[in-house]
Amino acid sequence: MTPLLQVKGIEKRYGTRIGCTGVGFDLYPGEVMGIVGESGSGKSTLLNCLAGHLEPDAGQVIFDTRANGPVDTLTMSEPERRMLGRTDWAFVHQHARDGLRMSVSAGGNIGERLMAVGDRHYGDIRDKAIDWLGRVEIDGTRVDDRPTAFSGGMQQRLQIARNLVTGPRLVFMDEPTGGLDVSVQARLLDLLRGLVREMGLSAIIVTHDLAVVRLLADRLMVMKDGHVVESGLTDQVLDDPQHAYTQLLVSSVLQV
Ligand SMILES: Nc1ncnc2c1ncn2[C@@H]1O[C@H](COP(=O)(O)OP(=O)(O)OP(=O)(O)O)[C@@H](O)[C@H]1O
Repeated sequence: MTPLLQVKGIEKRYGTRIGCTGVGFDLYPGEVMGIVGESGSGKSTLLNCLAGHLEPDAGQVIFDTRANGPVDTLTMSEPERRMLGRTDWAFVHQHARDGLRMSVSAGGNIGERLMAVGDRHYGDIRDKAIDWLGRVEIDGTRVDDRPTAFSGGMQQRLQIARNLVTGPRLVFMDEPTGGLDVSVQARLLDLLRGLVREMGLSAIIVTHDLAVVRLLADRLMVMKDGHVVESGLTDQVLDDPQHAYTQLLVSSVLQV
């Protein structure tokens, strides 16, 4: 099977400081990869390099495109990459407001993604938006409300609906449950797990919360000082960590 994503030798420096270096892995269709590590370990830098938000200094991010098979996304033209970002890729930000248009209704937020991929029929778009609100447990009667009228958890669920409505094949998530109350986090995690399974999504999830990867990720990479220090199947890494840093992380000695 061709990997959906092949990441090779990614390196990003900020001046002399290492953001991340020497990162490589394959992600297969339907697989969820978790990236964990303490603050400053390079998780966000790596995710942003993979998603095309940051230009790495070295490496390749090869995506198995529908039209042309595996293509290095870093050498794609800007319009090609933008199209990928609207169709097969999605990005769920930690703060919903970074991924939503706060002045546009909930339905508009979802509909906008549909229109970007060519949907034109107002009735269909509205129906799909209401359907997706339901799938993320937001009452359809709220379709005309703006996200500003939603709670933090609802905003995050709306952001997820907006991202998934176009049926992406790869979803990048940056601390998707960060900054929410613990009870809200648990519900969101459950919802995410259901959607990932149901849609057979491939995802790369950055988090400092081991409970999130335990529940969502098939595989795990542990980062420290910009390097991947350990990787493997999630249960294996968490139940039998080999690297001293992972052992600390798992025993919660580290404040992550
Ligand atoms: N814009 C920037 N300019 C300079 N250095 C940066 C910048 N962004 C990140 N860094 C540095 O790169 C390293 C990795 O940071 P990064 O934000 O990727 O870590 P992280 O694991 O995502 O942390 P957090 O969990 O706190 O978001 C750190 O040493 C950080 O100080």
